[in-house]
Amino acid sequence: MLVETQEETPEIRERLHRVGITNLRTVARINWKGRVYTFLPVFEITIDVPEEKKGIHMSRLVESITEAMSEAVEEEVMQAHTSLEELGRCVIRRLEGKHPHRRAEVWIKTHLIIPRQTPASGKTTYEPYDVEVGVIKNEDGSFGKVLRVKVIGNTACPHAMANNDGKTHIQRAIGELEVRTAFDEEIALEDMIDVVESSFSHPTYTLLKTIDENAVVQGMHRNPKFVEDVAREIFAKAKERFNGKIHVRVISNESIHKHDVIAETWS
Ligand SMILES: Nc1nc2c(ncn2[C@@H]2O[C@H](COP(=O)(O)OP(=O)(O)OP(=O)(O)O)[C@@H](O)[C@H]2O)c(=O)[nH]1
Ligand SMILES: [Fe+2]
Repeated sequence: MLVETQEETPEIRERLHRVGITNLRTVARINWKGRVYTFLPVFEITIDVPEEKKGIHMSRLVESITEAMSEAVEEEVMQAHTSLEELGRCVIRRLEGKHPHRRAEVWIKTHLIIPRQTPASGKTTYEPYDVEVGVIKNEDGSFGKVLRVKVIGNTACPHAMANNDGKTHIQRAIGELEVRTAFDEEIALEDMIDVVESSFSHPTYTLLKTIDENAVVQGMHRNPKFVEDVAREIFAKAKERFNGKIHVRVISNESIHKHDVIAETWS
């Protein structure tokens, strides 16, 4: 007979808001607008623990993920989930039948690989973007979601350019955009990525032929930006396009310093 230690009363009776599994790597298939993508996401799944319970039954959280995955991995059940957030809610729905809780969260971190065209030669290039989707079940049973994208672009410094006959320092910059919104609000991660990528001095590319590299170098010099300019542009575009609480953070890996510069804002 197994001892259910988790059901005992703990010495210190404190409610815990988030207890569960993190850094769980798995596979998921998403049928996004009719195209099936296979992801290798990292999951975090948590529930709250009441003050009178020593612990939670961790394996049940893992079972909720593995059972939701099996819906979309075995070939015969091709009902792949239609979005990462819908997959997250499906995991929580499964958990509801397995483990009592009042509040639950599922966070899915993965990469989106989006085909793009190089700027001059027009060749196809596959660009990686970090994305994260959080699905939150509130105590009243309502669902919210958090969408996050991280994009690598670049900045050409306008200040150095103005003071050095057009010469300047140029660096990679990372733009992060987060939108916190109602679960049913339709927001595509690709659209969030486009908002960030279009706000740099120029996008970056995996594949660049010489004529493409020339186009990027000329484009950057035509479009010098402070880290503040990039953050403001992302924020203005995101407020315009997405309904929710917006958070923007841009880090520029300055090529003239051993440190970075940052600009951040939120609604
Ligand atoms: N709450 C808690 N569980 C832990 C901790 N460390 C390990 N465990 C987990 O304890 C789990 C086994 O307990 P349960 O999940 O309840 O497994 P079980 O009792 O066989 O399954 P159920 O019948 O569904 O309860 C293992 O999966 C471990 O990961 C911890 O610090 N806290
Ligand atoms: Fe158990």
